[in-house]
Amino acid sequence: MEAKDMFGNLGSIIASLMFVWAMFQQYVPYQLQHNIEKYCQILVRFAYPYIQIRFDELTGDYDIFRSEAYTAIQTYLSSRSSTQAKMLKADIAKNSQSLALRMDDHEEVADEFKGVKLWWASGKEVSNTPSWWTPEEKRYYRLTCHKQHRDLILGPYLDHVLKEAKAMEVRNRQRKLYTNNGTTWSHVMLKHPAKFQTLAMDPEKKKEIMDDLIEFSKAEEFYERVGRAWKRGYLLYGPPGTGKSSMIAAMANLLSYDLYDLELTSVKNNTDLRKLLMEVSSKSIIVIEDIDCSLDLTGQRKTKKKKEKDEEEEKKDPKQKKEKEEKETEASKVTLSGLLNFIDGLWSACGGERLIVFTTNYMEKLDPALIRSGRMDKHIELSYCRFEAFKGLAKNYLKIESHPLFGRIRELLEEANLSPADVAEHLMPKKASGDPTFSLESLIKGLEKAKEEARLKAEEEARLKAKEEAKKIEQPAKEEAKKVEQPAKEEAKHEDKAVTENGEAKLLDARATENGKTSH
Ligand SMILES: Nc1ncnc2c1ncn2[C@@H]1O[C@H](COP(=O)(O)OP(=O)(O)OP(=O)(O)O)[C@@H](O)[C@H]1O
Repeated sequence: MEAKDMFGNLGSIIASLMFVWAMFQQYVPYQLQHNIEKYCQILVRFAYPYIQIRFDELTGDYDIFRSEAYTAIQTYLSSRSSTQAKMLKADIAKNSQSLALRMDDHEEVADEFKGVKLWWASGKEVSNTPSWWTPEEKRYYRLTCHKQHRDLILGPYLDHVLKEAKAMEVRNRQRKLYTNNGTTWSHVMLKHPAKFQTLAMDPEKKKEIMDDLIEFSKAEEFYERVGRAWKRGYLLYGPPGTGKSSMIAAMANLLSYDLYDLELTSVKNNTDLRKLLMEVSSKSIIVIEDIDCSLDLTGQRKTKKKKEKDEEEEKKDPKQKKEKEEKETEASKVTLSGLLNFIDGLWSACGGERLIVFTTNYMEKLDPALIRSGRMDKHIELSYCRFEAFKGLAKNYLKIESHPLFGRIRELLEEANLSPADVAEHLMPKKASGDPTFSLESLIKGLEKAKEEARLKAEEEARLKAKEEAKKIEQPAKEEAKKVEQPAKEEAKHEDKAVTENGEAKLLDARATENGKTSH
């Protein structure tokens, strides 16, 4: 049959159907029409092997709220839409950094879950009763799947859609850096470029930390099972410029967490500290930098000596003692117990997954209660730059993995203590940029200088120590000599006195004799 004849036949069939439909509508009574339609639908539904679920964009009694389920499905379908749908809609994403794509109305995309195929279609209908508070067009998504998979789709699949959408939102969201002014948090967008890949440190240690973080972020079920709050404490310690702050930014970038930089000195008391904690969202890192300087936390626990001294002072002058105490309380408003409560009290369990990170340059200054396991679970030492860390910096800064000067640098790095920040400074692009030799020579000079300074310092320290030792030896000898000298002096003094007294008595006798002679 030719195409021309085929179209001719199709045309006459359609014309006949339309004629029958027009007759049906015109001559069949309305009630009967309605019943026929109803039973036809039931018949079709009975024979139709699929189920459909519709998710409307607007919900609520007056259709004024945007449905969370609709938004989640839109997010979930965005990646599938971009690869499957023919008609797409594009808009700027919430983070204003990328384009968000979604399928246009009346498009369909397929999905698969545990081997079961299903289809999502987007649609819209025009409202019959438009009002000023509802839009004229109402959008929806329709999910279609086979009847036999009803339980799988209504349960695990829809859970999976919501979870995946949430995870996608977290991945795509613009992360924030919060800081507190008293009891309120304010934020800016977090745009720190530090990543674990750019962090110069021992590769094995780096991997261990990254694995630990990733494991933590996936361990919701574990924490639930063992009955622990889903949080983990990290203590980063080491000299200045060794990358403590950079590591915190890298942690936030790795896990896509928000950062809460807590300024303890501006918190009035423990109640305010708790209030701040309650406002921290899930998937976040709470940071207290330089914890040893933030507060006199060690001073909160009195040592035995201090206690005795305080009691003595109180006996002497109770009023002055009280004034002194008041002053101390004013200066260190948040107490150690308040901070411990902040880390692992009941309140700390509210709000979901969180990391708490402390940094310090002086680990030994911290109260052991603050850093015990369970509070600070992982202690990470960031130290001076050694050769493995240097190689990472050279790769990042100079794009080289080997160089004839590496041998000398390796030797010097074992002998001199230079922080990664100092090493990086030598590797920064300079006038002679493009020539790594220039930067490496500059580093060698820096290392030699540091080595020389360390040598001089060690010598000076040794000299002072020797002086101190000599003093220690001299002191008892002097005291001993003093002990021997003292009685001898006393004796001499005594003798002198006796001689003088004897002389004076003789003189008096002579005068008396003289006087006697004269009177006669
Ligand atoms: N391990 C490192 N890897 C790469 N860069 C580093 C490293 N350590 C320091 N730097 C560089 O040095 C600069 C200062 O580092 P950072 O502020 O992270 O050090 P810090 O240990 O937090 O110092 P401080 O104790 O003084 O706060 C950063 O800009 C970073 O680029």
